[in-house]
Amino acid sequence: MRSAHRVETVRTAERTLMAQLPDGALMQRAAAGLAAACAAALPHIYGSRIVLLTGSGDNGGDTLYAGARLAKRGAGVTAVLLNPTRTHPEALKALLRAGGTTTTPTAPTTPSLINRADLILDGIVGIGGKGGLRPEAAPLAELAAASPATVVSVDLPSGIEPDTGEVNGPAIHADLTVTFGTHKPGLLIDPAREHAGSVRLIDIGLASTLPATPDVESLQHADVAALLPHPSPESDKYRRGVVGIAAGSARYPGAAVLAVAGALRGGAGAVRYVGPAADAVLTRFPETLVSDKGPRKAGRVQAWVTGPGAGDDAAPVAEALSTDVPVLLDADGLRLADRDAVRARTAPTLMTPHAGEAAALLGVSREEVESARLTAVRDLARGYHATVLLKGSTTLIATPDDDTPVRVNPTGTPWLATAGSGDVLSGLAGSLLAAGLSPLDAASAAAYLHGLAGRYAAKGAPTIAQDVAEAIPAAWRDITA
Ligand SMILES: NC(=O)C1=CN([C@@H]2O[C@H](COP(=O)(O)OP(=O)(O)OC[C@H]3O[C@@H](n4cnc5c(N)ncnc54)[C@H](O)[C@@H]3O)[C@@H](O)[C@H]2O)[C@@H](O)CC1
Ligand SMILES: Nc1ncnc2c1ncn2[C@@H]1O[C@H](COP(=O)(O)OP(=O)(O)O)[C@@H](O)[C@H]1O
Ligand SMILES: [K+]
Repeated sequence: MRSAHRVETVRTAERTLMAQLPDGALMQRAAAGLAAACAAALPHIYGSRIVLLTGSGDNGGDTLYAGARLAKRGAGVTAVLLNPTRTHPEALKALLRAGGTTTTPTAPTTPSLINRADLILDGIVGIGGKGGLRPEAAPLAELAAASPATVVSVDLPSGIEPDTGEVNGPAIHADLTVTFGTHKPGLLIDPAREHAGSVRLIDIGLASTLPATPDVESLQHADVAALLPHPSPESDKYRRGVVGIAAGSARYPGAAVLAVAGALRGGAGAVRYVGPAADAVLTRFPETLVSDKGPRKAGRVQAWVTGPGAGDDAAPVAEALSTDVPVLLDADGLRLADRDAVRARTAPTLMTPHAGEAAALLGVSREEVESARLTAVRDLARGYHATVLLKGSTTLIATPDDDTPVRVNPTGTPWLATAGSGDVLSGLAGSLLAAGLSPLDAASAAAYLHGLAGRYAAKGAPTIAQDVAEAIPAAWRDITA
């Protein structure tokens, strides 16, 4: 499990830990880890040209101490001081003692210094930052972006919002971010995640004082393996779970086929289909149990998936919602569902909107959702009393309970942005719901498998939704191997 904590939580944990340690010990741990990561990013340290973009807080302090360590090993280190009179005094002394030099952002030589650097450390601002980079710092981000140097951000890319992943103005684009103690939510959530490059966590001993429950978490293979259902010797198809798919329409039969394709590979023992696309479903998947009744009368089902390709037919959506089993609402179903009916359900509901659908439900623009995903997913979960999986470049899953960490899916590929791949995901997640997983676990395991299957299907080239569904077993095998 990869965990991320909000700034306020990090600060409290740091205060507690600092009280147990000699002065400056934490900063030295951070600087040592940072210097080692920088050394690993360079072909050689001796003779390398390193530029430190240095703000006036402790983030600048970490950067100067790391610079001092690298200068002692023979690198040529220059600190560009954003605020020379308010720079961390001891860290600055350490750099100067090690042979480093300083300059200012407006010095005529600064652009060429940055352009000729091998490595740029971004120590402008860390968890103390709010809003995009200030006007005096913004030009440094532009110079760093234009330089061929490797850019390493200290703790986080300066200018991003650490708690939300929002980017409200100019911000550094890093190749590598070296973060301390715990991940910050913004390092995992787009658009900020995209600014962070690869992320390396340095242990500074903070785990001992951080709360056990993070604000945001990201499952890894072993976590997902522990969630996926395994048939026991006693299993039969009903015990493994039957997932019902009430989807598709005469106009969009393909959505039903693709949802069934995902569901058949999701671990349920059987897939039941109701709706106008039965012929198309059976032709492609003779394994499907087809019923000509609605969801309430179709036979035993442990979870319903409704909405993909539903068009304008609200009846099956309403009927599925009126059952007392978990319901996954996707695509047209999100629009057709009555909010009060969703809120009134006693069995769980899982909603799986993409940003456009989420925007319509929230009455905001798509851009607003994409720029503030964490807020959007939490607002929807609270507003509908449902678990919500918000799809897109960062897929997030939130429950209505604010104290449950939001999950960020770490797998996936932009090649998944292909028609019908969301239908595969809804079938897959519905199948896991039917197998007995909670909505949070079903959604996160499904997103994880789907993202991995997307990568396997694409292998760097365009793929189609059917291929994603077909790659699910390979992803499942790899996760559980
Ligand atoms: N507190 C601790 O125990 C530790 C803190 N560490 C470092 O300390 C950092 C936090 O230090 P601080 O609390 O001093 O805060 P920061 O250094 O993150 O930021 C504060 C400074 O940045 C300036 N600033 C704020 N917003 C800005 C913006 N949008 N554009 C440009 N400048 C801006 C402020 O004027 C202020 O001087 C962490 O990110 C981490 O790098 C590490 O040394 C590990 C230990
Ligand atoms: N830029 C992206 N990076 C990674 N995954 C993406 C990206 N864009 C979309 N996806 C994924 O692709 C799938 C598309 O689903 P959706 O938008 O519902 O498509 P459809 O309705 O055509 O099935 C989702 O799983 C989503 O998370
Ligand atoms: K930084």
